[in-house]
Amino acid sequence: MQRVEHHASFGGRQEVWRHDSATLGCEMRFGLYLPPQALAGQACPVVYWLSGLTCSEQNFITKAGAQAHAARLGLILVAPDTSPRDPGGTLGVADDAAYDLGQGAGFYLDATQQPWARHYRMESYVVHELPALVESHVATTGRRGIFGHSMGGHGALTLALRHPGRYASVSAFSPIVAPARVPWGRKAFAAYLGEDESRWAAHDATALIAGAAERLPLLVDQGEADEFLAGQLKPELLEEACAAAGHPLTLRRQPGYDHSYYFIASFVADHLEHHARALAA
Ligand SMILES: N[C@@H](CCC(=O)N[C@@H](CSC=O)C(=O)NCC(=O)O)C(=O)O
Repeated sequence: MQRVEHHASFGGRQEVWRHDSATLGCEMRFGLYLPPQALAGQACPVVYWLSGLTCSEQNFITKAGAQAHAARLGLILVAPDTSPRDPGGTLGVADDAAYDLGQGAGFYLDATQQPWARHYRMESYVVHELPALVESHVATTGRRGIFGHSMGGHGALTLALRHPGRYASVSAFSPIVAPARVPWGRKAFAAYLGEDESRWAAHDATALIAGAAERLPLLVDQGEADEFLAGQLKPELLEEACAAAGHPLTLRRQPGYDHSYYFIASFVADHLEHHARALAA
């Protein structure tokens, strides 16, 4: 593990690390924000951010403006890349010319189909390998939260629902709440999990809610001027699933906001406060 960037930020430090991932079989990078409390040696909770399609570890750390709030709340932030990578083309990491499949579009699951199955194991990476790495490197309280945007919002919701006890808080911006029912998710699931749709429900938040083993309160923000709202995001499906299951959901429809990081930056303080409250408990 090697630090490749470090920048003083709000009394803490924004870092970027590279490491060889055994899970993914390639080099990976992740952003690590250490608040002032962590730099002073205090154990802090960790909140994981999962980015959306086309993103790397850079989008969140350079655009969301989260560091000021993490510094105030004493939260460590970890922002991984969105898929395995193979910039040199020597590792055999599969890819696709489209922006919504392959590198930059890992969908936070472990692929079972060829040519994806060897390297596309983002669920195992985010849930197990990355936290083990972070927690061996920085003093943490052992409590974790997870949030994300769009494809990463899908990742945050499904990983929290699929791994009860692993996360103490969860939230999402403009998540793909029902990937098995919208074009982005159907394309990715067909490629990564195969054409048998009965295997898809295990990675679809709206399908997972009914049988959830714990009822972690969900905070979801959704822009009403989001260009992907009607075609890909469909927050009403999460609302229906949560109502049917009695799962606590705060869904905030924000007039005028689009799908961009301007939207995320506008409400990231509320999300980090949601996580800080749960992670302190
Ligand atoms: N066609 C667009 C789609 C890419 C896009 O909008 N990506 C979003 C996430 S969408 C769902 O996961 C994003 O976060 N982009 C990066 C950013 O910094 O805004 C395209 O290819 O541009």
